[in-house]
Amino acid sequence: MDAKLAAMNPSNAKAVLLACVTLLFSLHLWRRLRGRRSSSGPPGPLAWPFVGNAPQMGNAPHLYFARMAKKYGNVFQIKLGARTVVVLNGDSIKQALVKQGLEFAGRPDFTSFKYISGGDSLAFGTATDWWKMHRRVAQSTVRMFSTGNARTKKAFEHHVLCEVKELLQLFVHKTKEHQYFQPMTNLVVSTANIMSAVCFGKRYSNDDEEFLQVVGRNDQFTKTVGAGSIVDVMPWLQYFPNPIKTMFEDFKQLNLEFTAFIRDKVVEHRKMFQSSAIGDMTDAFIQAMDQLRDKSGNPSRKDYVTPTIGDIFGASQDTLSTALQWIILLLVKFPEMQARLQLEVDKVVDRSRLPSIEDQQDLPYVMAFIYEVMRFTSFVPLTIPHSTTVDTSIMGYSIPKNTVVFVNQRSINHDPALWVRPETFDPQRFLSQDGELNKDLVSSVLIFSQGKRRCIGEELSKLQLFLFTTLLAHQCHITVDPARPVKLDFNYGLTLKPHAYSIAVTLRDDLRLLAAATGQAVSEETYSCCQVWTLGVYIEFIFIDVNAASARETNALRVRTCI
Ligand code: HEM
Repeated sequence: MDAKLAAMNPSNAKAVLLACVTLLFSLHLWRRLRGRRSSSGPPGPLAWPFVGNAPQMGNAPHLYFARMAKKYGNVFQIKLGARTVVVLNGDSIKQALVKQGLEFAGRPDFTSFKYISGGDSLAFGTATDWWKMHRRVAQSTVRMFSTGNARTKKAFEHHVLCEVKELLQLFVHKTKEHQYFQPMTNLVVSTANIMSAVCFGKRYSNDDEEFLQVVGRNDQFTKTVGAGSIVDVMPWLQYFPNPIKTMFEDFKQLNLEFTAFIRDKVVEHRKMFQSSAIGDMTDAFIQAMDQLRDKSGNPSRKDYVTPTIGDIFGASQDTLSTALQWIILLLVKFPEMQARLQLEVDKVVDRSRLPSIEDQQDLPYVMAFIYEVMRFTSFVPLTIPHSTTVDTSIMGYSIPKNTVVFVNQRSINHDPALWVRPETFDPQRFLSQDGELNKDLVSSVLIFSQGKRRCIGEELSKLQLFLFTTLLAHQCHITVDPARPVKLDFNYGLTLKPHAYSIAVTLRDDLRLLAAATGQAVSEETYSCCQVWTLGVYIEFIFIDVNAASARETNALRVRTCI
């Protein structure tokens, strides 16, 4: 046989190889078609052996999904490696996430998810009774350190003011030095600093190496955990040298470093912890999680403070800084809209004071602009991947337990049945003829997801984006480098990141109002305003009865700080 093969001339060998490949492919097609006829699963495009539909997704899976939804309908399935993935679009999203919430609330057992917060992540872990409890504690803690009541809102506003002041000083300095500069990293540090003040009572300077190392690698993180990440569906790629393996090694390393950073903060907080003086979100979590542990009667139960704080710090700084990057990009792309924002803010606020939370209802154009940024860019195009927790069905299609489910938020935001000219950036679409914000229409924008896994930072995010945008419009003017006009291109991941762009920032007056509002004694490392903020903070926790099977809320634990 060997001798026969050796004797075969090269063109015959090629023909044999081609025949084998054709045979294998036909076999695969036949099995696929037979499988499809015998199941009542959703329709979908034909998949290649081994890789499935991965190569067809290209650099923008959400746009590929939009094309497939046109062809196969709002529920279709693809193959990624050996995994079957159901993709939900349009009206099937509400049906699955809200009406059949628990059935679609799981997370897949993806390789990458196991490395986030040492596998104990609230956001990337699947739906269990413990997840439900941690989620409730996290939700109420976030609320009570941001939008919970008038006092916490003011405290949060103060953090934003402090950070906008620092940022504008830096931007003006950079403009003087370089004329045009790239603001992306500064926006990440600035957003991370707001959350750092809330979570740890501490801020970092823009060139703090350790902080930059921790928060400056969002791109790597979101690329790996976004829907359609290759290593999750073809885990065998980890086992031999290739670019995906290298990227995954970096991902593991950045998660280790991130967790170590958060763990250090939690250890410091535990050393100083006093239940009578809850100073920041970490203190509050230590209190709440310890209560849960004591109630469970298992003193050696894992400490979930680090993963939960890590989730909140990580989820907020990546998403919010991406939102700000898009807001500034669109402000300079459409200077006439920036001028209209400034006009509205000047009219309502005037030049003698700073904009504040109370102005929100009188600034409909600002809100319309922010909602249009979220709708148009859909910068979280798909949610974190979901999975089914039981055998179920959706829109008449059967979906087995543990099926991976991608939720295409962008399909709602660009649905021509919902939006006039969805591909045009037009904040005016949210305003009535009398200039009022159309509340029904803004609630149609889908970027924080829905149902059991809905983002817990939605209210905080809207407040922060409102304050940031209004303060920028009131305090400065932003222009783009004419040599490099901005484009709307992006890098795909859990969040869509705009490509780098350069801007110049000039103050409209001076920083006197911001300096007065934040107090001149703001030091580099610690906010004096953080201390003012903790005075009299009143936190209301939902205290969960861990013994009750339904994890129902049984009591309210009230923590009053009395510094
Ligand atoms: C503009 C800003 C933000 C956007 C667009 C956003 C969007 C999202 C989305 C789409 C999800 C996934 C939901 C799903 O899988 O169905 C999510 C989950 C989550 N977000 Fe946000 N988010 C933002 C800001 C924040 C902030 C500020 C926080 C924290 C304070 C936060 C904390 C979380 C957490 C903990 C989860 C996991 C929830 C779970 O799995 O149960 N997010 N977010």
